[in-house]
Amino acid sequence: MTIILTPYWSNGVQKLKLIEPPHVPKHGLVPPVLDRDVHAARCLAQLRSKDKGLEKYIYLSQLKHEDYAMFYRLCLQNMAEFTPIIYTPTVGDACVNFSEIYRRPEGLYVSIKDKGKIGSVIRNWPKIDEARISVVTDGSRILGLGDLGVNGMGISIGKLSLYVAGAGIRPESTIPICLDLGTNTQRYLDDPFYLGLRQIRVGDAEMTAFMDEFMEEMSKTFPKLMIQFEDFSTDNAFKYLERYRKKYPVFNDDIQGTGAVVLSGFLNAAKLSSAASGQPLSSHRILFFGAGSAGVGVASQLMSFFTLQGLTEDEARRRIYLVDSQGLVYDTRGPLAEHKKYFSRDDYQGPPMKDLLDIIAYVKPTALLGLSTISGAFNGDILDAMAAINPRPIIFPLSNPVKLSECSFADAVAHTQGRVLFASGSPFPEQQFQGKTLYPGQGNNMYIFPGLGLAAILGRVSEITDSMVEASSLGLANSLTNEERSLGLLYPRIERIREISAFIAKEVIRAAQKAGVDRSPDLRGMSDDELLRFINNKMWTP
Ligand SMILES: O=C([O-])CC(=O)C(=O)O
Ligand SMILES: [Mg+2]
Repeated sequence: MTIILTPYWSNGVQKLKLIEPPHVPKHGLVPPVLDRDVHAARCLAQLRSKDKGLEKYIYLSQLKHEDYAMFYRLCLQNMAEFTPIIYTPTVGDACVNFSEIYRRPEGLYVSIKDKGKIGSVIRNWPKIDEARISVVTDGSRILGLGDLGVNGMGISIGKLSLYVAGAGIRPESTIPICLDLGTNTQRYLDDPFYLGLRQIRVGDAEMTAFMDEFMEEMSKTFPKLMIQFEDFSTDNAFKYLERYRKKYPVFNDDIQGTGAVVLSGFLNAAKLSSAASGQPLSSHRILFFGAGSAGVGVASQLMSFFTLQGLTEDEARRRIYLVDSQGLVYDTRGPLAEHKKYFSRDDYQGPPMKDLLDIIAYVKPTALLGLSTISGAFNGDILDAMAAINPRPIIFPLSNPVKLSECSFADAVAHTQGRVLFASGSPFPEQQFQGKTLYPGQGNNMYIFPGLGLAAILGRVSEITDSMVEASSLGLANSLTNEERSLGLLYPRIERIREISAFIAKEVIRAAQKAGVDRSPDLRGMSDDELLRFINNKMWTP
């Protein structure tokens, strides 16, 4: 049963009534002929009649609220059509416009004004015992769209819809959370519709004291809960992951989820690229354009691509080059942000190398990965340069949403004569090239987090280790069917998300058992087949 909270107003303040819908509608209160399958077709037709992404998003939010089983049933049957609406890219529009399109409360808001009594606020959540997974954002860096304040609630809601659809987590086990610590976006501070506090973001010390209280109260109130941190600004994403990851079951989707999904696609791309060039897998050189939380998170995860080929940690680190807004990142350039230091080059002395074409000529990368949120940064010249030095260049423009992608799939195909090995963060349409259909990969963390979260819940893990994240990545890379491989796909078809999530969850539970962080001893004695069956049986189906 879903939780229906119906708003009403009392003395100018919005209050909520908890309503459990009746199981059997009384005679006469529904139309004489209302067939469920026909109604599914009707809902789909209503959705398709809308021509704007945001209108479709609003329709589906309404449907989820009124008939969540229908919403998830349609979602699972039409994954490729639904995910760009309820998730990247349209969820980005929904967040930017959240205060305008707001209709009814969903999720939990905890604000800096609640400091000192956060426990009493989160205990207002109506289904405390059922809670298993929460996505928490502070709205400070939503996708590549910047500081959206409490409008960031839309991303927590969207990610959790994919947990339900993609991994069969029960809807009532999910808690979308947005922390309101202010916003530095003046447009929102001036907007009469904005739903958050009218104040700029609090300072570091105040935020950390707030976060410590929040995490402590969350773990006391919800002892079985796993937390996914989402879209915190770069420094805070690293800071709070490190601060809490040994203490509570938490992971950061932008650092670890993105890292894992890109490693997975890279494993499959590198094999195809090496087959064409005749060069060993260990000789790939990866150039990162963008060195924020996602960029460095992905770079760290890609280290294991090289260590899996037998390189030492230091050798692996040297296969990776970072480019930030100042150009190539190297030791003698000047002071560097902490998270960039590990990959900073000691074999380049300067002068500063700013131009991406110059950097490509110097590094001769086999792979170019974009996490810059600079739309069009991989222009025709850049793509030509990559095509000139690689039989099958690996080009991953990973910035979200679509409008911030470093290049389109169509451009990448055209400038590499169809030789590109491509994955983007947001969806692009397939392309026809010389009578062949070429398919873009979508290297989005939506392939990883549902299975990883499901494993954390079923394994009742005390923490989420690096080895569990790596297992999710290898699990995804190994989940392609022969048919998918023969089409040159780097990722499996999204329609198989449940099967993929179950497979990933099995691999992650095994990694948790190896690391000794699982607290479900029953699962230890199961064979792989039994474990997979157990996972499938636990999934909720609409
Ligand atoms: O939400 C997405 O599509 C991927 C993601 O985590 C981000 O871009 O921050
Ligand atoms: Mg994110």
